[in-house]
Amino acid sequence: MSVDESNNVHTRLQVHNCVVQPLLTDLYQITMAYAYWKSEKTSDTAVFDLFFRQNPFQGEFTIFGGLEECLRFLENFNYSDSDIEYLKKTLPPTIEQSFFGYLKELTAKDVKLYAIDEGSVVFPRVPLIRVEGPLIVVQLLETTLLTLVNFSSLMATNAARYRMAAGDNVSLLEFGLRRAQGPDGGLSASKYAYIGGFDGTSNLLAGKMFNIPVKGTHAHAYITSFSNPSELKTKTLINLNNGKEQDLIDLTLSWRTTLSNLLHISESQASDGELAALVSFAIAFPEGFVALIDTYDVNKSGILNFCAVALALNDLGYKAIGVRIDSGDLAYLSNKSRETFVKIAKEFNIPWFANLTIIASNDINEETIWSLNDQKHSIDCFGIGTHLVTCQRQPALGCVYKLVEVNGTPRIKLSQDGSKITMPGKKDAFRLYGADGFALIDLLKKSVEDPPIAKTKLLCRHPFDQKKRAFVVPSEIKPLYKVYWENGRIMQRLPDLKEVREHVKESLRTIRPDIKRNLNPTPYKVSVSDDLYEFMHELWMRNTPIGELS
Ligand SMILES: Nc1ncnc2c1ncn2[C@@H]1O[C@H](COP(=O)(O)OP(=O)(O)OP(=O)(O)O)[C@@H](O)[C@H]1O
Ligand SMILES: O=P(O)(O)OC[C@H]1O[C@H](OP(=O)(O)OP(=O)(O)O)[C@H](O)[C@@H]1O
Ligand SMILES: O=C(O)c1cccnc1
Ligand SMILES: [Mg+2]
Repeated sequence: MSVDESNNVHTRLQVHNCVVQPLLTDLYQITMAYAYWKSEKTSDTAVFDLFFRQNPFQGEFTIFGGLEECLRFLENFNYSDSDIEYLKKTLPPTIEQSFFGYLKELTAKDVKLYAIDEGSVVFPRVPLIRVEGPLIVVQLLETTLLTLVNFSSLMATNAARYRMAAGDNVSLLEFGLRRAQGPDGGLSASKYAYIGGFDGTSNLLAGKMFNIPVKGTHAHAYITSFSNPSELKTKTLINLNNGKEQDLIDLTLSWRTTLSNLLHISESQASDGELAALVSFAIAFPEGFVALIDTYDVNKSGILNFCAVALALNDLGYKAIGVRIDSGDLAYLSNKSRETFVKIAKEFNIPWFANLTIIASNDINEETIWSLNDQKHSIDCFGIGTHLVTCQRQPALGCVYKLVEVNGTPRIKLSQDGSKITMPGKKDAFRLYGADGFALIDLLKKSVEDPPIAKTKLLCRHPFDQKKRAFVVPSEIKPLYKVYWENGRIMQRLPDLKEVREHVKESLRTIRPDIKRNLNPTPYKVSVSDDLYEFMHELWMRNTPIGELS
């Protein structure tokens, strides 16, 4: 199958977001386009770099997300008749009408886009995307490309950090839609949380659109809507051992009495409403029974009721899945629940009972997970919403889109803040690896330079600090850019979300643990070649006016 065919197969589930269209941009892009057009710059060409300057979440790494969406945007880049009508109404009446004819014909066919693979670990100042083409068109892409990359990368990075905190043996579910920054924020959060290492989402539309596993339990409302087992109209369940219908309430009540003695929990304190809710949920989902157990009191009610239902289900040949705890001290309550499960497993010789799943939720963030790990807990799965999807710890990644070349001439943007000075000209990026397989340093070179060669001594320089430089003999070198878009089409086979998720894991594996660590991580080095250093600083000097003292 060709690249085109594989990217267009209808079964691809990464559906294009219909809000992403050329007018999803800032007004100034169109006014600049008109001014460029008016000054007859339609044949000018330009190169822009899309990059960020600082890793989010006080970390030292970022995961690149959003590339496929950028490419889909380029595929569909074309102003519709109604867009043109709207612009005609909105822009000043002095605008010459033939500009709208020009705008109507624009597509991204003359644009060339280089990018790092989606899901790669990336670092500040290394452009994630390099866009070349007609100045007007590549300028018009700015805002949309930024909005597509910024949140996606932030979310994927956030999720990857939660995954690192939780370790590989705990499941992570994204529960954030209700708290997300609107519908698109919610959908993007589900998608990029999955890429970053979450195992599933509660968001059904994300499941449908992106083929992400959907998972869920039930809410407190379900539990509190019941008062008593006597109100249940459906009471029976088929016994898988003999095919007969059996009363699950009777069986559960009888188990509750037995367990009350074993666990020293008074039956009178346990909620009958909760019991009724759990029995009814078990009847509805006997093969997938998960119970929310903190509505009244985990220790005095929830655990007892859940275990009674789970044992009754077991009598009928069904294995319960587990519990969700959504308040209180999650370390203590999860350990208490596990102890109870182990005790029951031993007492009644039901080994799998010891391994029932314990899901914890309630305002969980990265710090909570680290703290729970320190305390020791028995949680198998975290359900995480608000902090994850709103990226509460840092709500934006500062990707920028900077002009670095016009008509083949490098451009530099100066700043009082040295680190904000742009790196001029067309550049290529390489990742250099040491003998241990870990990434050592990223290196930017002018595109006209020869690429670096493995096992050869290379001088890598800090882009702005003259004193900081090092010789590196890399064992392996990987060029970071591929041409992803040229001649109006996508040039690479695009991986599906699962493959991108795998790539995140792979890419993170090549980053040293001290760079990924949560507290005071070591910065990863991003360097420039000697040629690029000299070129940049010479241009910098040339463009900096000499002050006058009087
Ligand atoms: N063992 C623990 N260590 C650290 N943080 C925890 C632990 N257990 C729970 N938390 C966190 O502490 C916070 C407790 O939230 P809060 O004070 O609102 O209590 P709550 O249990 O939700 O109370 P409520 O019963 O009123 O809902 C949550 O953010 C939760 O993730
Ligand atoms: O806490 P988050 O990380 O955002 O995770 C999602 C939350 O959303 C749900 O409940 P919600 O608080 O909406 O209602 P509930 O009180 O019925 O649980 C769930 O029970 C979690 O607490
Ligand atoms: O399925 C759940 O338990 C769930 C879904 C969304 C939000 N909170 C919890
Ligand atoms: Mg809650």
